[in-house]
Amino acid sequence: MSRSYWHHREPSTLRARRVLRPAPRREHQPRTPRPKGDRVPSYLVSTGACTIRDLTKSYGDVRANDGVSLDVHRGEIFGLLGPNGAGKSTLVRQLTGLLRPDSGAISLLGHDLVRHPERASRLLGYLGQESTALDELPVGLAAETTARLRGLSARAARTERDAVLDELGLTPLAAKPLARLSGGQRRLACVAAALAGARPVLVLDEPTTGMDPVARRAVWAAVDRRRTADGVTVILVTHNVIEAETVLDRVAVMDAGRVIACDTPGGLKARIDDEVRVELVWRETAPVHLPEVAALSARNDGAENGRRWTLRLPTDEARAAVAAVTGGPAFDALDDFTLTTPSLEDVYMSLGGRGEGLVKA
Ligand SMILES: Nc1ncnc2c1ncn2[C@@H]1O[C@H](COP(=O)(O)OP(=O)(O)OP(=O)(O)O)[C@@H](O)[C@H]1O
Repeated sequence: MSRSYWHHREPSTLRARRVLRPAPRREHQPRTPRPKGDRVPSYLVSTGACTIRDLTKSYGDVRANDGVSLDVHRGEIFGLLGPNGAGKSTLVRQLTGLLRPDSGAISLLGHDLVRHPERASRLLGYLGQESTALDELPVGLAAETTARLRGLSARAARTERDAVLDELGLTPLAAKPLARLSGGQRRLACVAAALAGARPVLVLDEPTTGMDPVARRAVWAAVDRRRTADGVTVILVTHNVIEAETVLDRVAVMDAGRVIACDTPGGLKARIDDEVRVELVWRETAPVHLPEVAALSARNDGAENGRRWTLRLPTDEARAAVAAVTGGPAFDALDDFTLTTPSLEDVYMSLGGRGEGLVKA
């Protein structure tokens, strides 16, 4: 038998002292439970929060995850960005122990989650895409119950409930069942429940879907506070490139079940920093009978007969394109144009992504 931390017997004097004077409770600190029993394979031993190697999951012919490998560092906000169907939720469902991989390895804070998926619930707080389980509960009780389930005393859970509701601006809705809230309010209440009770890792699958800007800002501030104050690691699924650029420390770009790039948002954008995005909005259809417009048509990411054209061009070509459409007869057909520096969506496109489903709002 291995001499693990948990199997080590305490000297009897130490045990007696603890009975007389219990150790102070540290319920608000995210704790890192130690691995029990089996050791993780040596290739998964890492000082990071989460190590994923060659993860594969298929549904029939669909390879939802196709050899995914990632390293998430402790205390970072790590994002999974990709369009609908890229495999992001499949990946986090395996990470949360809800779905068994076909092959591959996952280590979370030193625990082998493929062999012991049941340990995930002790290590992380998870907000899935659908949270109907809480629908009948009032907002306050949903947060309090989650905190209790995560081991807080009744009193500490009530304190935690009040704090998280206040933090997210939900106090006036505390007594309302989730089923009677608007979509954005319900999502916010689910975030409150996911944050209640400390966990060293948070896995949030599109947490801000349907929320207004005020609620979104409250969520990001609450997440960032936990990272900064408690060193919580956050794994965040999004297909919103603007949120990804403003919130994430590092991001894995996913497409068709694979990770096609992983870096900081700035590092990813630097790969294409000689490019500029040109958006042309035509009054009706584009005047492709004009040679200067026809020449640009081949570089358009959108439909030729659509009103909105998007072109990703080297800086000098972008300048020439704008001069061509604003300096000649094409100008009469032009409603608007913009020149912008590249976004993560441009990175995604330049990496060969299919460009469907990324959100820019
Ligand atoms: N339970 C399932 N049964 C069959 N196919 C599934 C199932 N879950 C996911 N898939 C398929 O696996 C692929 C990846 O789906 P997944 O939900 O992981 O993508 P996603 O990146 O999270 O998309 P979204 O942004 O829409 O949530 C898709 O082609 C999807 O249709």
